[in-house]
Formats: sequence, structure tokens, C-alpha cells
Amino acid sequence: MSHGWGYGANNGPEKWGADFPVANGPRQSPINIVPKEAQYDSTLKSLKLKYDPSNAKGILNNGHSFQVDYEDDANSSILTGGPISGTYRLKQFHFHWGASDDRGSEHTVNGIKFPCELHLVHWNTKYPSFGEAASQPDGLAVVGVFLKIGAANPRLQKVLDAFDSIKTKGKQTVFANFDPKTLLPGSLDFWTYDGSLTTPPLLESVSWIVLKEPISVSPVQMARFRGLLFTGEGEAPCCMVDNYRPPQPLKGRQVRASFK
Ligand SMILES: Cc1cc(C)[n+](CCc2c[nH]cn2)c(C)c1
Ligand SMILES: [Zn+2]
Repeated sequence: MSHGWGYGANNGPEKWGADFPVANGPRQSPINIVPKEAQYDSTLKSLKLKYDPSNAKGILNNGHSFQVDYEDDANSSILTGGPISGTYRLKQFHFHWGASDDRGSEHTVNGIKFPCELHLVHWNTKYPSFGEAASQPDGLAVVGVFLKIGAANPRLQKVLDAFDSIKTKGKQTVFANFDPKTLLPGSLDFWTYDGSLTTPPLLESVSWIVLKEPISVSPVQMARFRGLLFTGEGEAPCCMVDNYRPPQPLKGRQVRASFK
């Protein structure tokens, strides 16, 4: 696939295995979560997220999604507890969404798709860098949060307001003083399993922590996500929508629940 991966008919998830054979590996993500088949694990610790809003650096349209990047040169924005041991530093957060409200999430629950899914990406500080951690089986921890259609979510406003500055691929702008903890639901109950990045290079290095409780997003707010473009300035515009990988085979993995 010389023309680079994406989410289209010619370069989308069904084609990624040609350039990235791990696409058919034993611990690929996302997955369909079946709550009744998840095993409650009383040894799971509660999630601890401590974020310093001043670590927020910028917001970037990377041509696949948009991401908000964080300073990660100290243990000031970190994830501990849950299924992980040690300290993982926040690197970035981003979203996946659909062209319509009936799809867009990567993980599904009993086969149900949500219109959007937030990913908060953290890396294990036992490794010297994010890049190094990303190639290790315990290198990354991603917290996934479902968004479901409901009332407008004021916590999303600052992110949405930046979209006019990052409409096209490669555009970025300063994004300062933002605490991603404000994007989390009231409950930190979670499902967890061993998985992978959900875009190439699809590295099998992610401890997934998927929150049970969704946060809300309104149809108008979802329409603003869909106003972003996969394409760069001056190219024929292609709306940034359906930037999600469908669920992958569980291949015998156990999904654990932090709650009964
Ligand atoms: C080294 C690395 C490369 C990429 C594309 N990503 C993003 C892949 C991704 C998006 N959502 C889940 N995984 C991460 C998190 C790390
Ligand atoms: Zn993601």
C-alpha cells in the first residue's frame, strides 16, 4: 500500500495487513466487549489519573484524527493504578468518530457502536521514551471513553473551538491549560484487556482501560467533528469521518472488569 494507510476503500482497515502483518496478530484492538463474559477482578486497583493542565502543548490535525499533545518530560500528568504497575505518562489524547451518529467508536459493547470514542494515550516510564515504550508489550496504557448522543457537553467546547484552526491535515495550533480529567465520566469503572494500537503500526503494546460510563455529546457537537478534513489545504476536501477500526478477533483473551 504505497499510498499510505487511511480509512478509505483502498487504504482502510481491511488493507492494513499488507504493510502491517501484525494486523492479524494475537492481541489486536479494538474488540467487542461483552459485559456478561468479562470477569470481575477484585485485585484490580482503582484508576488514578493526575493531570497538570499546564502540560497541554498543542492541537494537531494529523490527517487521521486530531490530537492534543502534552509535555511528557516529567511525572506531572500520569496514570497509575487500574491494571497497570508503575507510572505511565500522558502523551496525547484524540478521538475516533463516524459519519453519522450510529457509528464511530472503535470498541463496541454487546455489538453496540457509539458515535465517538476518546483515547487518552500514556506510556510506561520504565522505558526511556514514548517511541521506545510503544514497541514493548507493557509499553502503553490507553484509557478509552465512549461518547453517546445527548445534551451538549460543555467540557468539549475548548477542543471544538480549536477546530477552525486545524481544519486540514498538518495544521496545528497552541492548546494551553487543559485538564483532560474534565472529559472523564463520574464513574471510573472499567473493562481492561491486552491489545494494540488501533492504527498502523498496530503495535501490540497497549493495556486497554475502557470506561463503562460514557460522556455526552450533542448532534451539533458531533457535526463539528465531521467538519474536519482528512485532506490538506489545497487538496480536494475529504471529510474526516469514520476514522475507526472495527472490532478484531479476541483470540482467547480475557476481558476483566473492575466492577461487579
Ligand atoms: C507510536 C504510536 C503511533 C500511533 C499511530 N499511535 C496512535 C494509534 C492509535 C490511535 N488510537 C489507538 N491507537 C500511538 C498511540 C502510538
Ligand atoms: Zn485512538
